[in-house]
Amino acid sequence: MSNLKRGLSPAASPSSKRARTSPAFRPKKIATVDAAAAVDSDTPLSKLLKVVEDVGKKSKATESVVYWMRMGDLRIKDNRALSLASAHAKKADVPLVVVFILSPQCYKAHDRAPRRIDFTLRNLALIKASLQKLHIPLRTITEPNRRVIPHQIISFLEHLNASAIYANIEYEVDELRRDIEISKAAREKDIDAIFTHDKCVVEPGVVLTKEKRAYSVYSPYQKAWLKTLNANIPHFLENYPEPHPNSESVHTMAKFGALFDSLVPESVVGFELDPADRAKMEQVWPAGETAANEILQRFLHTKSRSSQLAAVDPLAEGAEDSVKRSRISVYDAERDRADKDTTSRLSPYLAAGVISARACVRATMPDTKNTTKKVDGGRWVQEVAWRDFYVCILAGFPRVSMGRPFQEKYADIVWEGPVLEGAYTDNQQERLNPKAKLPLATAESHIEKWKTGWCRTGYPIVDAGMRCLNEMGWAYLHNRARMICAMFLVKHLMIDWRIGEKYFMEKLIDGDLASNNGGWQWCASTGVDACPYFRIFNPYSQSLKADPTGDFIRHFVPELAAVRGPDLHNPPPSVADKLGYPRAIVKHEDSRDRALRRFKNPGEA
Ligand SMILES: Cc1cc2nc3c(=O)[nH]c(=O)nc-3n(C[C@H](O)[C@H](O)[C@H](O)COP(=O)(O)OP(=O)(O)OC[C@H]3O[C@@H](n4cnc5c(N)ncnc54)[C@H](O)[C@@H]3O)c2cc1C
Repeated sequence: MSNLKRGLSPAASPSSKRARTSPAFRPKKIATVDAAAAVDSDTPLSKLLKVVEDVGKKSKATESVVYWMRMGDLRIKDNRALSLASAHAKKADVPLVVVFILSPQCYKAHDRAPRRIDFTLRNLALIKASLQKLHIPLRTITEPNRRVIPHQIISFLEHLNASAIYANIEYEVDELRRDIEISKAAREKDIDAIFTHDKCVVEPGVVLTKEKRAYSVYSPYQKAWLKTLNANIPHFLENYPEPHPNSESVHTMAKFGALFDSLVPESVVGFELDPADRAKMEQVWPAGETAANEILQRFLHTKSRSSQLAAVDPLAEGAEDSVKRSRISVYDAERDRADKDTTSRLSPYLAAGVISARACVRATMPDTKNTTKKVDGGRWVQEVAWRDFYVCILAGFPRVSMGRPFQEKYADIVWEGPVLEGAYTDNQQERLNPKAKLPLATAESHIEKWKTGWCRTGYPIVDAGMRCLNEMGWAYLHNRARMICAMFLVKHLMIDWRIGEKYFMEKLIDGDLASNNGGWQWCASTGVDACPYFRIFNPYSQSLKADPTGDFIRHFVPELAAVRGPDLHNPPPSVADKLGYPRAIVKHEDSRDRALRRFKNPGEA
């Protein structure tokens, strides 16, 4: 990246050269049972929290305080770590500096969608401009080798003679381990590394069972979550103040002035969008906190519209105000409809932290200052609680992010299709599907063809959903359609849920490991509080409920644009043949029998 060489550059990392020339980076995805159990028994989050227990007690002379912005907290308002860093800098009367590390390897390891990376960069550019007005520099660093990020950060802090670095916690295993390493290295240099919870309304580790474990069933979790929240609203829904401006003189200070020259790149190598797609994404998912807040306000105060079906401007004119028929007021009854904007469509903004989950809950309350008022726990707030729930699962049972099913008894289910060599440990690969083990290149091209097939299954609701994600669509999918597609892939086609999970992450603009893994494991019946394995929906009947007008299917499956009535959801072979639409690739009843057999007898085909 051109900006690597601009302005202040931390000392070159020892192995970054090696990383650039190393062979393709292929992180392994499935841990062994023992490795996963070991991580669950002493979680990286609890280790990090122990390491940082005694920070903030030093009084080192300082020239600056640093806030490390991450992919999940792209905002200035109500940002806990940023707010705390700013207060620290003000008290010490030193400049606040913001740093953002772009890591293509992390993006690859997490299967990030190019559209998600583009969304990140668009938001960062706006943040940089806003911080500039406060005389706060935002320095972006592109680091090709993720292993050296701790070294990069420490040398950056040393260069700025910073006494403290603040960041909001990322709950993924690799990121927690990285932060543990940074905490230890920072301590050796007498620098405080302060990691704060910010992603959830109620952070992991607070809502626990009687046995002091994370809940693995949603209903009791949600009740306890609401009770905990309502018992201390000022704490859980605190609106963290925006950062104080730096003194204007920071621009002329040798160490800091050059930081303002650091540019937010237009793209990250390997995650570029073509210009037309970028323009479309700019329109459909406008960047910035103002846009996020307006989208929230639309959801709270205006009616849903069938014109808002797909890749359109969420803030397009014509929204009609209504108290009784606003989207949130009728959310309980209408949220499963994929044929209009019945839900908030805030997930990309929540996943990227462009808006805080706290702000979303606060907005549902008439007056947060009046502590006698409670969060009502209506259906929409319960969905925000689902998001917290899955973060707690990831933090409390990190095995789920190591390619393991939450319910180990289903680890040996035989899935169909090719197995991507290098994505699994050897014994797991054998167990998944010994006959289908293919050389990497063949498997990858096979999987590519296979994925194309997922848009032509002959089940219109599935094809519409899968097309909604890809180039034709808008990198987003309505929750009910996500469930129908994921269930179809895992139960009807017996696709390994990990392959589906990866595919969604590679496409979604709201891709989030905790929610995506939770959603896939729920559909695959392998997860926490999952759908029972014998609940195998008929996609046709699901289609009638999710898309009663048929507009969703007609939009994404143009082959069927002229079809009306029930044929749209279940085209008879003669209709399909005439319109060039594929016949159903599997029979519901046959697939159902196969899935039941395999779930009853894990390990048998
Ligand atoms: C297979 C599968 C994969 C999924 N992958 C993701 C993902 O990568 N990222 C993601 O943010 N969500 C994911 N979800 C959850 C859900 O589909 C989306 O959050 C939702 O569709 C977003 O639309 P919205 O913002 O209009 O939601 P709304 O209905 O307006 O809900 C408000 C917010 O609550 C949260 N939420 C709602 N439903 C869920 C849920 N079931 N689980 C967790 N949080 C929820 C989201 O943050 C959402 O923005 C997945 C669900 C499934 C079934």
